[in-house]
Amino acid sequence: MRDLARLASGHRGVLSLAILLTLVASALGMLQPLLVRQAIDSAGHSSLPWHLLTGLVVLFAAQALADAVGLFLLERTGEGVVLGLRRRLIARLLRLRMRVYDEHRIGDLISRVSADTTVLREVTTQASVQLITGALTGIGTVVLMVWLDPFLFLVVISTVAVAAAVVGSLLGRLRAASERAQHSVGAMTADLERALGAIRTVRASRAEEREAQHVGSRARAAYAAGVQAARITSVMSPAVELALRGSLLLVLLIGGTRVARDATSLGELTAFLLYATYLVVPLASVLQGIGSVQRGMGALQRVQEAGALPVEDADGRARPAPAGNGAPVLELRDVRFGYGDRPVLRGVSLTVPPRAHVALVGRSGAGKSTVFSLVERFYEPGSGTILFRGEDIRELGRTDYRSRIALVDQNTPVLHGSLRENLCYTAPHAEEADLERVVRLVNLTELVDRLPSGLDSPVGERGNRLSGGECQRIAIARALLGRPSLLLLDEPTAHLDTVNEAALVRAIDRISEECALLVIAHRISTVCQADRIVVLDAGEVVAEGSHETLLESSSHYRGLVLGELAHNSPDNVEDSPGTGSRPSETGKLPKGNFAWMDLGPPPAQC
Ligand SMILES: Nc1ncnc2c1ncn2[C@@H]1O[C@H](COP(=O)(O)OP(=O)(O)OP(=O)(O)O)[C@@H](O)[C@H]1O
Repeated sequence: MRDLARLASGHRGVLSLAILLTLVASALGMLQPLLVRQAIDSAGHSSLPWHLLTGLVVLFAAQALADAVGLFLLERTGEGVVLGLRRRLIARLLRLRMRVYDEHRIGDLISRVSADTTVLREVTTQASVQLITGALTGIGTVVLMVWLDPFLFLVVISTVAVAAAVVGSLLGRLRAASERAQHSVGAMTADLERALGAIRTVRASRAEEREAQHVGSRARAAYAAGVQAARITSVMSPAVELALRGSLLLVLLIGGTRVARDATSLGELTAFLLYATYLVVPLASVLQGIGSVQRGMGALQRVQEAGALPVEDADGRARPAPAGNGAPVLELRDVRFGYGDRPVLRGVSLTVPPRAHVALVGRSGAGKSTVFSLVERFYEPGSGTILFRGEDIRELGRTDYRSRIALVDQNTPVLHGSLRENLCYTAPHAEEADLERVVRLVNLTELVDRLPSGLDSPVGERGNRLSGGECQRIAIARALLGRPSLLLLDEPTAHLDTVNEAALVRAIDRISEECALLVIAHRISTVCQADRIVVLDAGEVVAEGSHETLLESSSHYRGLVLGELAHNSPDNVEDSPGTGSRPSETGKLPKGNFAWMDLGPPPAQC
């Protein structure tokens, strides 16, 4: 109840008014049996007591009005509570620490904002008000019943106690079933999100049926838990009804006998009977409320779990990121990091001077993307320091710092919306001229001219109306529009044909005139362009220098160039990467672009 009260804390005023109105309605209802008793008892001695009957009609009308207004206020407050909860959760889910996304399923988090809050809507207002007003009016009715006939009250209360015992014994199971149902709905959403998010793979793998079965099994689990909850509720309700009807029968039997023996008046018995029936409503309210609260507890727990997930620290009084001051744009000093126990970066140091173009190369899994994640402050290093323009990035405001660097991931997504919205995502207020500049820079002019509505054409869900290469270039243009001091570019490996590759090389050349570049390079053409190449292996920098120097000095680099960077088939490369043997020593040369690497000094141009 305390947690529920906290949820509704911003709505206390309206909620109190709603409770007050419901109580007023109940009080007006409680007055009615007293008037009825008086009317019946006085009807025996005189003509029809019209004033009492008029009073009854007024009481009915006033009760209906108070009930209606109270109910509307409750419903509105319920919507308000859910709105506040959803907004808080949404804001939180978008700010969680990166590790949390690694550990949780996105669909399940979505389900907590949608399905769980909807369940809570019922609990927060209706159930809690049902409990409060039910309990208060119940107490009022009980007092009046005891005052009218203590003996008959004892008869009623003992049957009610039986019903309460039945309800009490079932509550734990009801709660467990509702928790299971909510978890299953979460798992179902997560699995559906997985399948729809990879619908092309699902189709190509002919896995529609398997996925339908799998997601369907989650739906069936939710159904089973829901049916279990329904079974429990369906035992609870008749138990309550039986007890209440039984108590009414007993009251009629005992009370009727006493009226026949003149031990009590007909008016007294009628009033008591009316109170007994009136007790049914608040009692049913209380029991229903307890049931709803139990059903809502599963949802509340899931919402609270999501609300307690750790978020990135707020910027607070952190310093703004420094502007150009001659210091290197980026510097990593002996940075160590692991996602779990296994170290992924083992003392990485590297420097990116202003306007420099640094390429990061290494085998798959060497830790290149991890370096980017640390620079973006998605994760914090275990030890070591990352400096931006000479200042420790931990001391800079995250938002401000991130506005100075731009990240283009291999799988940087294009978002649902128009081309313009996508391009302006990093810099929503960019000028039209700037937009045109970056469109030209990344060779997107032809695409914009071809699309029916130009920049305002929709790109489809995750950019599925565009080619992979176009999505990549949109991502680069988007990053550049923010005029970053440093661009982190994970070079696309698969999406570029030779024409686009050449365009990207030219674009990178132009970009490096605007800002510093740290590129995870997979293509020899972009590696050659770099002022400096940092070779990463198993989380360590094993070599550093220009392309020419590294070809001479680093067998690891030569292996990379021949093997992974060239994407040659193993048939073309007998020299396995990292063995140190020169291509010339193998007697067999890689074909195509790399024939020049065979003998003699490296050429001036790649
Ligand atoms: N979120 C994560 N949680 C746990 N381990 C991770 C995570 N991301 C990466 N790893 C592991 O860390 C290591 C380095 O990964 P990273 O993505 O940095 O390599 P990479 O050099 O960029 O590889 P590639 O060129 O294939 O993209 C890998 O062994 C990978 O399995």
